[in-house]
Amino acid sequence: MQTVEGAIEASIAQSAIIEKQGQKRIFKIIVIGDSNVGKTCLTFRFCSGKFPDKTEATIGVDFREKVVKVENETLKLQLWDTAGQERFRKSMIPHYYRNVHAVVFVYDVTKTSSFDNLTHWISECNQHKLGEGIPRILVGNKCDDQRNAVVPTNTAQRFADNHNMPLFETSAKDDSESDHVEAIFMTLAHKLRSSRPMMPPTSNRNSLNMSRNNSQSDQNLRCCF
Ligand SMILES: Nc1nc2c(ncn2[C@@H]2O[C@H](COP(=O)(O)OP(=O)(O)OP(=O)(O)O)[C@@H](O)[C@H]2O)c(=O)[nH]1
Ligand SMILES: [Mg+2]
Repeated sequence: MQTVEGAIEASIAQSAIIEKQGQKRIFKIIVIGDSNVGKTCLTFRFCSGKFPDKTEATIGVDFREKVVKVENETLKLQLWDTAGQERFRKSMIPHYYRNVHAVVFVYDVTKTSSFDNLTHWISECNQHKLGEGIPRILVGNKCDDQRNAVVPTNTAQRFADNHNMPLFETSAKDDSESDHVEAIFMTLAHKLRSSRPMMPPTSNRNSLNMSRNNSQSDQNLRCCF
């Protein structure tokens, strides 16, 4: 397995080429929330257009990338699919929040505790002093499971309003919601396009160990530690 350091160096080198050629700006988007809310499935749906056949708890972080076009500009969205389980994320937390350009908070509409815990996720985010202008959005996932839905939309909307975030309720699983998942991330891409330039300084990018995970697609990178 290639070391994380080797992979990040390759990634930095590649980014430098991109920067030199002036082809694309790169945006780092972190996806956070309780374990099992569907962060991996949502990012997989957006990047691959499918619901994954099976998922396991994320360890550390999985990287997914998608190149999108926004008003004639080609952007690269680098999604950091973080681990919800404390034991799988603890040592990674500083890496998650370094040079972040946008944050996606996810809860499960069928699990009240995942909604209640949003205050914890927001406070962790605030502790890392992200800039004021960093876009944040709230996503309620698993809307296909209406029978078990327990978080009312109006409660979630009030919470989102209080935290100055737009709320989206969707489903990573339901194929008919695929366009909606795409639209959610594209909304973010539009916001990011009009914000600051997006090349993380290399000095902050060299302490992570990454290796390419060939098991899913070559758009995916996994971080080991
Ligand atoms: N019904 C339904 N199930 C979903 C949906 N999205 C994910 N799931 C299921 O929820 C479980 C957890 O999904 P993951 O995407 O692995 O959850 P996660 O948030 O990445 O979890 P961690 O990696 O542990 O933080 C899996 O069994 C998925 O099949 C959805 O939209 N609807
Ligand atoms: Mg996951």
